[in-house]
Amino acid sequence: MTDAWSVDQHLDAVLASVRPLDPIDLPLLDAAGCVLVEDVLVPAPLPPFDNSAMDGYAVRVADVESASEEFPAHLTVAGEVAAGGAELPTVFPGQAVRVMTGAPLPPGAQAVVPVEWTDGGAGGGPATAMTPAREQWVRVFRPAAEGAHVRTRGSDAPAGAVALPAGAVLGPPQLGLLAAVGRSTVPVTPRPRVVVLSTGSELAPPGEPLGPGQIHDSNSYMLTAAARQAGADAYRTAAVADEPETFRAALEDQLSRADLVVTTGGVSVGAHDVVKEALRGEVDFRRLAMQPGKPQGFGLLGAARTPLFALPGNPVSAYVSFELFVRPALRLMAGHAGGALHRPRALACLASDAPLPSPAGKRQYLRGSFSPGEGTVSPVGGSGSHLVAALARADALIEVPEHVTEVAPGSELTVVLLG
Ligand SMILES: Nc1nc2c(c(=O)[nH]1)N[C@H]1C(S)=C(S)[C@@H](COP(=O)(O)OP(=O)(O)OC[C@H]3O[C@@H](n4cnc5c(N)ncnc54)[C@H](O)[C@@H]3O)O[C@H]1N2
Ligand code: MOO
Repeated sequence: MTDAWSVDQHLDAVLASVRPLDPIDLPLLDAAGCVLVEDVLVPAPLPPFDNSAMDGYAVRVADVESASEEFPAHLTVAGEVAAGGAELPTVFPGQAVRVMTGAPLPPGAQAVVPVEWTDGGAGGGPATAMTPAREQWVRVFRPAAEGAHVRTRGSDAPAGAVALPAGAVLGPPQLGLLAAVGRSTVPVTPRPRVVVLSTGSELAPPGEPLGPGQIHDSNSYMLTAAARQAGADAYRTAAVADEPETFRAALEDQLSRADLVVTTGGVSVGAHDVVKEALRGEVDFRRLAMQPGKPQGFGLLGAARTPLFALPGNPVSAYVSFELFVRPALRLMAGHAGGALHRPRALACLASDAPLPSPAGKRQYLRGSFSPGEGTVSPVGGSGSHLVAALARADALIEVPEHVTEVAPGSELTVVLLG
């Protein structure tokens, strides 16, 4: 039997075998979460024209320079501009023009006084809102400096500036910016399409009663959700029985619609290890120096060289394998790079009453509950790779290095933070 691969060797081999998907143009909302493949420039100044930041009056600075509540400036109201207004009355000396937030600044105006700094034309003290009908005159109680409450053309982004650089991840603010500069579609790396296929003659779908020896298929739900959380368009298929022909047919059926395939089960040394049997020669099956997640298969299938991960069937093994190997591969295919491929990590001190044993020569990933405030992590459940209930209570994986055989309470360890 060949030597076991380290976690890092396997991850490196996986990441060296996959590449970002070919870019496509997507409508903005379909591109949410995707990675931009080229710089997007600002085609015209943003905002495109000088406009008012307040509901109030566009004025000339000299007309209000000595205004106070005791000695207000009296201005004639020469017109109104609402947001979207195209006809702009000029503000001549001694005049004011009603302007609403977002309205283009009329010619002649140098500043905007908010309505609260005026009587709103009502003849009393400071107003609280603009009147619906246009008043003849307005009294202004305060001076305004040149440019006050005016958002100048190009003050957010000048024409020709890089709105977003290649590599930017398109979250809500980035999509908002693309829309603001007039883009309706954007070139991105698409979300990988993932098919998740569980194997096991013992598997029954959730919602159906269990027969003798049966268990519900949980892996395909867990991993499809994990793939979606990683940013993929992921679909699960019905679990297939431990028959190589059935498995092969189900796989062929799915391959054309997948950029990446994940299978679970059938990769160990049993008499019915269907995935191993059906894909021998096409997929590398290897043992990793890791617990859980020892048996792993990875290969590039068919003419399209579609990456296939054959993960172990034990639910915790499958999930840990997904987080450590499949997620980074999916993120790379989706155009992410560097640290964005991986889950965030932190250092934490082990909070536990007793020392934790760990297998010699294997990197162990225990399930844990991380307390960022205290900087501690507590083990959740034991090391058994069937402990799916404990997995559901965990929010971190506790990484115990290969050379460590016992972790004393208080020891500092790396934790992988799960989302
Ligand atoms: N003699 C040996 N036996 C085993 C070894 C070994 O080295 N020598 N390795 C063990 C380890 S470690 C793992 S992990 C498992 C991997 O087994 P398989 O990938 O072949 O998976 P199965 O045998 O099909 O299933 C294992 C376990 O998980 C349950 N399972 C499978 N699929 C699902 C699913 N979709 N949902 C929920 N649970 C599932 C299945 O019922 C089994 O209990 O092999 C060990 N054995
Ligand atoms: O390593 Mo298996 O992957 O623990 O249960």
